[in-house]
Amino acid sequence: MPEQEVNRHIQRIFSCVSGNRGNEGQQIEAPIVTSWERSLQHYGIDPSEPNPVQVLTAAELREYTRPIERFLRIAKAGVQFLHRQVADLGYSTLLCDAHGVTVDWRGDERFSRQWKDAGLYLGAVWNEHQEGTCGVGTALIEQTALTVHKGDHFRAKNANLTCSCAPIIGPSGKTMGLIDVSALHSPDSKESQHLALQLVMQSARMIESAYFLNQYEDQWVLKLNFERELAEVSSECLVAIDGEGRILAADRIACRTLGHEVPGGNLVGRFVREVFDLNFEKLLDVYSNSSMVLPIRTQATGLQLFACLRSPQAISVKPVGRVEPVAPPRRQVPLAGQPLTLDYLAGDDRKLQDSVERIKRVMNKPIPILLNGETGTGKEMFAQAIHHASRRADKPFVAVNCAAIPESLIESELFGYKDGAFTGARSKGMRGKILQSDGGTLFLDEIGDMPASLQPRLLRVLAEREVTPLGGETAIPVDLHVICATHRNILDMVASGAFREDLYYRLNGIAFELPSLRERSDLERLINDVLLIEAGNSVESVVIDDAAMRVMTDFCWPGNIRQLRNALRYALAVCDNGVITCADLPVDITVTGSTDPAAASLTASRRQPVAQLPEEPVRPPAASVVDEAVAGLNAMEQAERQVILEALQKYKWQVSKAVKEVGISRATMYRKMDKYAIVPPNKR
Ligand SMILES: Nc1ncnc2c1ncn2[C@@H]1O[C@H](COP(=O)(O)OP(=O)(O)OP(=O)(O)O)[C@@H](O)[C@H]1O
Repeated sequence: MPEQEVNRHIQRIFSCVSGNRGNEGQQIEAPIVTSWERSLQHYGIDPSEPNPVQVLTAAELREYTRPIERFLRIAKAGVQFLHRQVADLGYSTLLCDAHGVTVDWRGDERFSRQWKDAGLYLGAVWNEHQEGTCGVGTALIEQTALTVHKGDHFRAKNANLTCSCAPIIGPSGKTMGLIDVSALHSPDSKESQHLALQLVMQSARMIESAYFLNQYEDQWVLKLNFERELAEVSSECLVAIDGEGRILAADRIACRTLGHEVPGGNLVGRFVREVFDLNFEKLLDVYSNSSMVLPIRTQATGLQLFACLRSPQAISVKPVGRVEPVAPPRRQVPLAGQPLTLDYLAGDDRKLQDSVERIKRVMNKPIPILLNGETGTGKEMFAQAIHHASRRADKPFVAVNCAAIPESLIESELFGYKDGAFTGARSKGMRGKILQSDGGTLFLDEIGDMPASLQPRLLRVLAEREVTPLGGETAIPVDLHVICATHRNILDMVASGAFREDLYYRLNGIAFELPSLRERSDLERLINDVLLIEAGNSVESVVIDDAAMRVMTDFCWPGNIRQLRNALRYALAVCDNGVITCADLPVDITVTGSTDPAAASLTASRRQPVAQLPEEPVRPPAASVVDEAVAGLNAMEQAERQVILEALQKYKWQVSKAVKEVGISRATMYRKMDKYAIVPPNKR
């Protein structure tokens, strides 16, 4: 800059700071004037001093970058994004840390000498203490996005530059850094930089959001927008929520927009229900049933927003740059007979993993869980895994299959009966399944088969959390957590009147759909896992060859995991040398399921059915076990019949022992057997 211009520049600053702004001074923005005052009076910088900007050595720079590696990794994507947009316009793009040190830089390398001379380069330190008013330093002090254009700069040697900067604020409100675009030459008018500033602000916001999502990837994140149409693609503000529905963090815009909605202005530590017009369970519920955008309002002022919920770890900001491939750890599968864990059950199927994450968030809350899925998809396994993972793990898990118990017995099975409720009833009566599950988990399998006559009673138990056993008058309080399962479409049953709507809503606190094998994206992995379990985890000793694996991944598996497990049990038993081939698979799979040539060639030679290994018993349908002779008995009589029958079966039909168990005389026993059509096997 020629000396004359330098003098004019200095003159302008001095007269402005001394309060003598004149016409031109009126147009200088307030933050610039304040910064000039600081530069002159506070830091005592000489505006004519020509010293270049300090640039750190590589070793010094490393000291600055090491503690902020995560931020740098995430911000780098934002820097690249911004630079792509401005590179052709002659800008360089800088990422600075909270001290004004340039930790990342992009620019046209052909002009690197000029960039370096101007201090627009990696390692350059731009703070007000050293440089006086400058884009980076002033934006960091003022904590706002701004442009320092040409003569706004304090030092005359910087007065050719134009710098538009925006601070990047972390989830805790702390400044993490700043993003800047600077040019060596630009039009005189400051307005020419308006768009550059907007782009910089947008990029800063993008980095803030990416950092927030990364920081809280293990938590629920509520993404809010004022426009419904934009809610899915972008978020105005972000709120991280823990599994209890408590706000853990809110980003800068959320604090600004929602802070005044709560007393004291601090969102952190508040429950969702304190800020919005719905609670966390409702939010999860809506989220689990659809991925739609949810309209919500704030409690205090009724401000309308549109929310999307991101589940924990559903989205994580991918590290940018080279990432060393890491070999996946060998999967640990439970030993046969051991309870399967939720993480194991989630497998590698993204949808199931999301479901498991959501299950983990609600399993310790008084929210009934409904599991929906075809037969054999593992509903009971899931229910057990939820129980074992929950705070109730050391209390009983009690399963009731509503389809397998004769309708007339469900009542006493569930609710129990009081001692002396009927002649010969066991002296202590019987605690029904509901009371047996006190403090633990009650699993109602095939809930769709719950008789209509019992639905109101079950509803009452769920609502009032107390049970009155058959023949009893006093209600007994029960601490109940219910998980239900069904393969039916209960909503259809509600529509047809076969299932009570109010009971449906009581049971369906939150619903999870278990995918069929056909729908699982990790089928091959699952096949190997089930094989591992069946082979007692000795993975080295058995493998499935490619053709057999193709047959199995192509098969439609109507019986789902149960069928897969039986097929693998069979294959393990018949295979040679630890290799399962198509020839080792049960014939129903190779004949009906596959288009694979290896399997097809086999089918001709193996048309006759292959002897199957003992499989899990097929559950009898309810109708097949209901004895017509007892269909007319009332609930009490049904229960009495069951007690007598169980005692006789237990003692292999020795009446003398059974009567002691039941507590009735021999004569009464024969009378009851007659009345209840109980016939010993040797007399049938
Ligand atoms: N992920 C899994 N890995 C290995 N075995 C599994 C898995 N999930 C379920 N199983 C096994 O599959 C069989 C069927 O599981 P489960 O009884 O839980 O299914 P379900 O959906 O409740 O069936 P139904 O509707 O017929 O009652 C069981 O033997 C269970 O041990």
